[in-house]
Amino acid sequence: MFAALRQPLARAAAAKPLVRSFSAYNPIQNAVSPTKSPKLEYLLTETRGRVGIVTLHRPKALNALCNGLFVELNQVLKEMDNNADIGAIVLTGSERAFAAGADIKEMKDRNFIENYSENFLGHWTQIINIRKPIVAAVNGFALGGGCELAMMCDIIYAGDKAVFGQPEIKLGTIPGAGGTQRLVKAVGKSKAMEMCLTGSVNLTAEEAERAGLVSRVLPADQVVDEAVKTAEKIANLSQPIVQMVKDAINQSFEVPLAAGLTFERRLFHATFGSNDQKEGMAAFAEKRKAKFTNN
Ligand SMILES: CCCCCCC[C@H](O)CC(=O)SCCNC(=O)CCNC(=O)[C@H](O)C(C)(C)COP(=O)([O-])OP(=O)([O-])OC[C@H]1O[C@@H](n2cnc3c(N)ncnc32)[C@H](O)[C@@H]1OP(=O)([O-])[O-]
Repeated sequence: MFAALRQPLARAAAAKPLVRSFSAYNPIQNAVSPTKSPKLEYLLTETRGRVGIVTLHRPKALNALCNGLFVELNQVLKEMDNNADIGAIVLTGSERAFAAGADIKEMKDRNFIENYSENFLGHWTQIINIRKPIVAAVNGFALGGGCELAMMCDIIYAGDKAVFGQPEIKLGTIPGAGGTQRLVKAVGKSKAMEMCLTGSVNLTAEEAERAGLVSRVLPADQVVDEAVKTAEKIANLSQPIVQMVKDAINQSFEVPLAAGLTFERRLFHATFGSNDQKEGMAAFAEKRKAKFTNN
Protein backbone atom coordinates (compact mmCIF):
# COMPACT_ATOMS: atom_id res chain seq x y z
CA MET A 1 0.00 0.00 0.00
CA PHE A 2 2.74 2.41 0.91
CA ALA A 3 4.54 1.82 -2.36
CA ALA A 4 1.39 2.92 -4.15
CA LEU A 5 1.16 6.01 -1.99
CA ARG A 6 4.77 6.77 -2.81
CA GLN A 7 4.36 6.75 -6.57
CA PRO A 8 2.95 10.25 -6.93
CA LEU A 9 5.80 11.56 -4.78
CA ALA A 10 8.41 9.82 -6.87
CA ARG A 11 6.77 11.16 -9.99
CA ALA A 12 6.69 14.64 -8.52
CA ALA A 13 10.36 14.44 -7.56
CA ALA A 14 11.31 13.26 -11.04
CA ALA A 15 9.04 15.71 -12.80
CA LYS A 16 10.70 18.44 -14.79
CA PRO A 17 9.73 21.94 -13.67
CA LEU A 18 6.72 23.13 -15.63
CA VAL A 19 8.53 26.08 -17.04
CA ARG A 20 11.96 26.44 -15.49
CA SER A 21 13.66 26.07 -12.16
CA PHE A 22 11.92 27.83 -9.33
CA SER A 23 14.71 30.27 -8.56
CA ALA A 24 14.49 31.51 -12.12
CA TYR A 25 11.04 32.83 -11.30
CA ASN A 26 12.64 35.82 -9.67
CA PRO A 27 11.42 38.52 -12.03
CA ILE A 28 14.64 40.44 -11.66
CA GLN A 29 16.66 37.49 -12.95
CA ASN A 30 14.10 36.43 -15.49
CA ALA A 31 15.44 36.64 -19.02
CA VAL A 32 13.58 33.77 -20.61
CA SER A 33 11.37 34.25 -23.65
CA PRO A 34 7.84 35.31 -22.69
CA THR A 35 6.05 32.60 -24.61
CA LYS A 36 7.77 29.66 -22.93
CA SER A 37 8.29 31.26 -19.56
CA PRO A 38 6.27 34.37 -19.02
CA LYS A 39 7.66 36.93 -16.64
CA LEU A 40 5.82 37.16 -13.37
CA GLU A 41 3.96 40.42 -13.18
CA TYR A 42 2.07 40.05 -9.93
CA LEU A 43 4.24 37.84 -7.74
CA LEU A 44 7.66 37.81 -6.10
CA THR A 45 9.20 34.47 -5.28
CA GLU A 46 12.16 33.21 -3.32
CA THR A 47 13.34 30.12 -1.52
CA ARG A 48 14.77 29.99 1.98
CA GLY A 49 16.14 26.58 2.83
CA ARG A 50 13.41 24.13 1.89
CA VAL A 51 10.67 26.75 1.97
CA GLY A 52 9.22 28.41 -1.11
CA ILE A 53 7.93 31.93 -0.47
CA VAL A 54 5.35 33.53 -2.74
CA THR A 55 4.57 37.21 -2.25
CA LEU A 56 1.50 38.78 -3.86
CA HIS A 57 2.85 41.92 -5.41
CA ARG A 58 0.30 44.28 -6.90
CA PRO A 59 0.87 47.21 -4.57
CA LYS A 60 -1.15 49.84 -6.44
CA ALA A 61 -4.33 47.81 -6.05
CA LEU A 62 -3.71 46.42 -2.54
CA ASN A 63 -3.05 43.03 -4.14
CA ALA A 64 -6.55 42.84 -5.61
CA LEU A 65 -6.78 39.41 -7.15
CA CYS A 66 -7.04 39.89 -10.89
CA ASN A 67 -7.13 37.02 -13.33
CA GLY A 68 -3.47 37.40 -14.29
CA LEU A 69 -2.41 37.22 -10.66
CA PHE A 70 -4.32 34.00 -10.12
CA VAL A 71 -2.94 32.41 -13.28
CA GLU A 72 0.58 33.16 -12.04
CA LEU A 73 -0.21 31.99 -8.53
CA ASN A 74 -1.54 28.65 -9.73
CA GLN A 75 1.47 28.16 -11.97
CA VAL A 76 4.06 29.00 -9.31
CA LEU A 77 2.37 26.93 -6.61
CA LYS A 78 2.12 23.96 -8.94
CA GLU A 79 5.78 24.25 -9.79
CA MET A 80 6.73 24.43 -6.11
CA ASP A 81 4.53 21.43 -5.43
CA ASN A 82 6.50 19.49 -8.04
CA ASN A 83 9.89 20.66 -6.77
CA ALA A 84 11.43 18.05 -4.46
CA ASP A 85 13.75 20.70 -2.95
CA ILE A 86 10.75 22.52 -1.50
CA GLY A 87 8.91 20.97 1.42
CA ALA A 88 6.46 23.71 2.38
CA ILE A 89 5.26 27.04 1.06
CA VAL A 90 4.62 30.46 2.60
CA LEU A 91 2.11 32.74 0.90
CA THR A 92 2.14 36.39 1.87
CA GLY A 93 1.32 39.90 0.67
CA SER A 94 2.50 43.33 1.73
CA GLU A 95 2.36 44.95 5.15
CA ARG A 96 -0.69 46.97 4.01
CA ALA A 97 -2.62 44.17 2.34
CA PHE A 98 -2.53 40.43 2.03
CA ALA A 99 -5.22 40.95 -0.62
CA ALA A 100 -8.20 43.32 -0.78
CA GLY A 101 -10.33 40.75 -2.62
CA ALA A 102 -11.16 39.90 -6.19
CA ASP A 103 -10.47 42.72 -8.62
CA ILE A 104 -13.75 44.64 -8.59
CA LYS A 105 -12.87 46.82 -11.57
CA GLU A 106 -12.00 43.79 -13.68
CA MET A 107 -15.27 41.97 -12.97
CA LYS A 108 -17.82 44.77 -12.63
CA ASP A 109 -19.19 44.55 -16.21
CA ARG A 110 -19.40 40.77 -16.48
CA ASN A 111 -22.79 39.11 -16.88
CA PHE A 112 -24.30 35.90 -15.63
CA ILE A 113 -24.10 33.96 -18.90
CA GLU A 114 -20.40 34.78 -19.32
CA ASN A 115 -19.68 33.82 -15.72
CA TYR A 116 -21.59 30.58 -15.95
CA SER A 117 -20.40 29.43 -19.35
CA GLU A 118 -16.75 30.33 -18.69
CA ASN A 119 -16.88 29.10 -15.07
CA PHE A 120 -15.58 32.54 -14.08
CA LEU A 121 -12.86 32.32 -11.41
CA GLY A 122 -13.22 28.53 -11.27
CA HIS A 123 -9.43 28.29 -11.35
CA TRP A 124 -9.25 29.98 -7.95
CA THR A 125 -9.86 26.65 -6.28
CA GLN A 126 -6.74 25.00 -7.76
CA ILE A 127 -4.77 26.04 -4.69
CA ILE A 128 -6.59 23.42 -2.62
CA ASN A 129 -5.03 20.72 -4.80
CA ILE A 130 -1.50 21.72 -3.75
CA ARG A 131 -0.21 18.80 -1.70
CA LYS A 132 2.51 20.60 0.22
CA PRO A 133 1.46 22.58 3.29
CA ILE A 134 0.91 26.28 2.71
CA VAL A 135 1.30 28.78 5.55
CA ALA A 136 -0.43 32.12 4.94
CA ALA A 137 1.42 35.08 6.48
CA VAL A 138 -1.26 37.76 6.57
CA ASN A 139 -0.68 41.46 7.17
CA GLY A 140 -3.16 44.26 6.58
CA PHE A 141 -6.36 43.69 4.64
CA ALA A 142 -7.55 40.15 3.97
CA LEU A 143 -10.94 41.02 2.53
CA GLY A 144 -13.36 39.11 0.31
CA GLY A 145 -11.31 36.85 -1.95
CA GLY A 146 -8.25 37.76 0.14
CA CYS A 147 -9.81 36.26 3.25
CA GLU A 148 -10.95 33.28 1.16
CA LEU A 149 -7.45 32.82 -0.24
CA ALA A 150 -5.99 32.78 3.28
CA MET A 151 -8.60 30.20 4.28
CA MET A 152 -7.55 27.96 1.37
CA CYS A 153 -4.10 27.77 3.00
CA ASP A 154 -3.36 25.23 5.73
CA ILE A 155 -2.13 27.48 8.53
CA ILE A 156 -2.71 31.22 8.96
CA TYR A 157 -0.36 33.51 10.90
CA ALA A 158 -1.56 37.09 11.23
CA GLY A 159 0.22 40.36 11.85
CA ASP A 160 -1.25 42.37 14.72
CA LYS A 161 -2.85 44.87 12.29
CA ALA A 162 -4.43 42.26 10.02
CA VAL A 163 -8.14 42.61 9.21
CA PHE A 164 -10.30 39.74 7.97
CA GLY A 165 -13.66 40.40 6.35
CA GLN A 166 -16.18 39.43 3.68
CA PRO A 167 -17.52 42.75 2.32
CA GLU A 168 -19.04 41.30 -0.89
CA ILE A 169 -22.62 42.05 0.15
CA LYS A 170 -21.83 45.76 0.01
CA LEU A 171 -20.99 45.26 -3.68
CA GLY A 172 -24.30 43.53 -4.37
CA THR A 173 -22.80 40.05 -4.53
CA ILE A 174 -21.84 37.25 -2.18
CA PRO A 175 -18.54 35.55 -1.32
CA GLY A 176 -17.69 33.16 -4.14
CA ALA A 177 -14.59 31.28 -3.02
CA GLY A 178 -15.43 29.82 0.37
CA GLY A 179 -16.52 32.81 2.47
CA THR A 180 -19.90 31.28 3.22
CA GLN A 181 -18.44 27.80 3.76
CA ARG A 182 -14.91 27.73 5.18
CA LEU A 183 -15.53 30.82 7.31
CA VAL A 184 -18.45 29.09 9.07
CA LYS A 185 -16.21 26.18 9.95
CA ALA A 186 -13.49 28.54 11.16
CA VAL A 187 -15.49 31.03 13.24
CA GLY A 188 -18.95 29.48 13.67
CA LYS A 189 -22.31 30.33 12.13
CA SER A 190 -23.22 33.45 14.09
CA LYS A 191 -19.95 35.29 13.45
CA ALA A 192 -19.82 34.19 9.80
CA MET A 193 -23.41 35.39 9.31
CA GLU A 194 -22.61 38.70 10.97
CA MET A 195 -19.56 39.22 8.77
CA CYS A 196 -21.14 38.13 5.46
CA LEU A 197 -24.58 39.70 6.05
CA THR A 198 -23.28 43.11 7.07
CA GLY A 199 -20.08 43.19 5.02
CA SER A 200 -18.74 45.64 7.57
CA VAL A 201 -18.11 43.54 10.66
CA ASN A 202 -14.47 42.54 10.28
CA LEU A 203 -12.23 40.49 12.53
CA THR A 204 -9.07 41.96 13.98
CA ALA A 205 -6.09 39.64 14.20
CA GLU A 206 -6.76 39.00 17.91
CA GLU A 207 -10.44 38.25 17.25
CA ALA A 208 -9.48 35.96 14.40
CA GLU A 209 -7.10 34.10 16.69
CA ARG A 210 -9.72 33.79 19.44
CA ALA A 211 -12.23 32.48 16.91
CA GLY A 212 -9.76 29.90 15.57
CA LEU A 213 -9.38 31.40 12.10
CA VAL A 214 -5.68 32.08 12.64
CA SER A 215 -3.28 30.12 14.78
CA ARG A 216 -0.89 32.90 15.81
CA VAL A 217 -0.80 36.71 16.01
CA LEU A 218 2.62 38.31 15.69
CA PRO A 219 4.10 41.79 15.27
CA ALA A 220 3.63 42.68 11.61
CA ASP A 221 7.34 42.62 10.79
CA GLN A 222 7.77 39.11 12.20
CA VAL A 223 4.90 37.30 10.51
CA VAL A 224 6.76 36.14 7.41
CA ASP A 225 9.86 35.04 9.34
CA GLU A 226 7.77 33.07 11.83
CA ALA A 227 5.74 31.52 9.01
CA VAL A 228 8.99 30.51 7.29
CA LYS A 229 10.30 28.98 10.54
CA THR A 230 7.17 26.89 10.87
CA ALA A 231 7.25 25.94 7.20
CA GLU A 232 10.93 24.94 7.54
CA LYS A 233 10.08 22.69 10.49
CA ILE A 234 7.41 20.99 8.41
CA ALA A 235 9.69 20.77 5.37
CA ASN A 236 12.30 18.85 7.37
CA LEU A 237 9.86 16.16 8.51
CA SER A 238 9.02 13.11 6.44
CA GLN A 239 7.32 14.50 3.36
CA PRO A 240 4.97 11.58 2.64
CA ILE A 241 3.84 11.59 6.26
CA VAL A 242 3.33 15.37 6.14
CA GLN A 243 1.10 14.90 3.11
CA MET A 244 -0.89 12.22 4.93
CA VAL A 245 -1.54 14.59 7.83
CA LYS A 246 -2.72 17.29 5.43
CA ASP A 247 -4.94 14.80 3.58
CA ALA A 248 -6.39 13.45 6.82
CA ILE A 249 -7.19 16.86 8.31
CA ASN A 250 -8.73 18.02 5.02
CA GLN A 251 -10.95 14.94 5.04
CA SER A 252 -12.57 16.27 8.20
CA PHE A 253 -14.09 19.07 6.08
CA GLU A 254 -15.50 16.65 3.54
CA VAL A 255 -16.83 13.51 5.18
CA PRO A 256 -18.82 12.43 8.26
CA LEU A 257 -16.85 11.64 11.43
CA ALA A 258 -16.93 7.84 11.08
CA ALA A 259 -15.60 7.97 7.51
CA GLY A 260 -12.94 10.50 8.53
CA LEU A 261 -11.80 8.30 11.41
CA THR A 262 -11.57 5.28 9.10
CA PHE A 263 -9.56 7.32 6.60
CA GLU A 264 -7.26 8.46 9.38
CA ARG A 265 -6.77 4.94 10.74
CA ARG A 266 -5.94 3.56 7.28
CA LEU A 267 -3.30 6.25 6.76
CA PHE A 268 -1.96 5.58 10.26
CA HIS A 269 -1.64 1.89 9.32
CA ALA A 270 0.02 2.88 6.05
CA THR A 271 2.74 4.90 7.81
CA PHE A 272 4.06 1.58 9.14
CA GLY A 273 4.94 0.63 5.58
CA SER A 274 7.41 3.52 5.44
CA ASN A 275 11.09 3.67 6.36
CA ASP A 276 10.42 7.02 7.99
CA GLN A 277 8.11 5.46 10.59
CA LYS A 278 10.85 2.92 11.41
CA GLU A 279 13.44 5.68 11.60
CA GLY A 280 11.23 8.06 13.62
CA MET A 281 10.36 5.50 16.27
CA ALA A 282 13.89 4.01 16.40
CA ALA A 283 15.33 7.50 16.85
CA PHE A 284 12.98 8.13 19.77
CA ALA A 285 13.96 4.84 21.45
CA GLU A 286 17.67 5.54 20.85
CA LYS A 287 17.35 9.15 22.12
CA ARG A 288 18.63 10.74 18.89
CA LYS A 289 17.23 13.01 16.20
CA ALA A 290 15.45 11.19 13.39
CA LYS A 291 16.91 11.37 9.88
CA PHE A 292 13.99 11.10 7.52
CA THR A 293 14.53 9.99 3.93
CA ASN A 294 11.03 10.59 2.61
CA ASN A 295 10.28 6.97 1.90
C1 LIG B 1 -14.47 29.62 -7.65
C2 LIG B 1 -15.23 30.93 -7.64
C3 LIG B 1 -14.38 32.09 -7.31
C4 LIG B 1 -15.17 33.35 -7.04
C5 LIG B 1 -14.29 34.36 -6.39
C6 LIG B 1 -15.07 35.39 -5.66
C7 LIG B 1 -14.15 36.24 -4.89
C8 LIG B 1 -14.74 37.04 -3.77
O1 LIG B 1 -15.58 36.32 -2.95
C9 LIG B 1 -15.37 38.34 -4.27
C10 LIG B 1 -14.56 39.50 -3.85
O2 LIG B 1 -13.50 39.41 -3.32
S1 LIG B 1 -15.24 41.04 -4.18
C11 LIG B 1 -14.07 42.18 -3.47
C12 LIG B 1 -14.17 42.28 -2.00
N1 LIG B 1 -13.29 43.28 -1.48
C13 LIG B 1 -13.68 44.56 -1.21
O3 LIG B 1 -14.83 44.89 -1.35
C14 LIG B 1 -12.62 45.50 -0.68
C15 LIG B 1 -12.46 46.67 -1.64
N2 LIG B 1 -11.48 47.60 -1.16
C16 LIG B 1 -11.71 48.51 -0.17
O4 LIG B 1 -12.77 48.52 0.42
C17 LIG B 1 -10.64 49.49 0.16
O5 LIG B 1 -9.73 49.55 -0.92
C18 LIG B 1 -9.85 49.15 1.44
C19 LIG B 1 -10.77 49.33 2.66
C20 LIG B 1 -9.31 47.73 1.41
C21 LIG B 1 -8.64 50.11 1.58
O6 LIG B 1 -9.07 51.44 1.47
P1 LIG B 1 -8.00 52.60 1.28
O7 LIG B 1 -6.89 52.40 2.28
O8 LIG B 1 -8.74 53.87 1.30
O9 LIG B 1 -7.34 52.32 -0.15
P2 LIG B 1 -8.03 52.57 -1.57
O10 LIG B 1 -7.69 53.91 -2.07
O11 LIG B 1 -9.47 52.19 -1.54
O12 LIG B 1 -7.28 51.44 -2.43
C22 LIG B 1 -6.05 51.67 -3.08
C23 LIG B 1 -6.16 51.24 -4.52
O13 LIG B 1 -6.48 49.84 -4.55
C24 LIG B 1 -7.64 49.63 -5.32
N3 LIG B 1 -8.40 48.48 -4.81
C25 LIG B 1 -8.57 48.11 -3.52
N4 LIG B 1 -9.31 47.00 -3.45
C26 LIG B 1 -9.59 46.64 -4.72
C27 LIG B 1 -10.33 45.56 -5.29
N5 LIG B 1 -10.89 44.58 -4.54
N6 LIG B 1 -10.45 45.52 -6.62
C28 LIG B 1 -9.87 46.44 -7.40
N7 LIG B 1 -9.17 47.48 -6.91
C29 LIG B 1 -9.02 47.58 -5.59
C30 LIG B 1 -8.43 50.93 -5.18
O14 LIG B 1 -9.38 51.06 -6.20
C31 LIG B 1 -7.31 51.94 -5.23
O15 LIG B 1 -6.90 52.10 -6.57
P3 LIG B 1 -6.90 53.59 -7.22
O16 LIG B 1 -6.52 53.31 -8.65
O17 LIG B 1 -5.85 54.30 -6.45
O18 LIG B 1 -8.25 54.15 -7.04
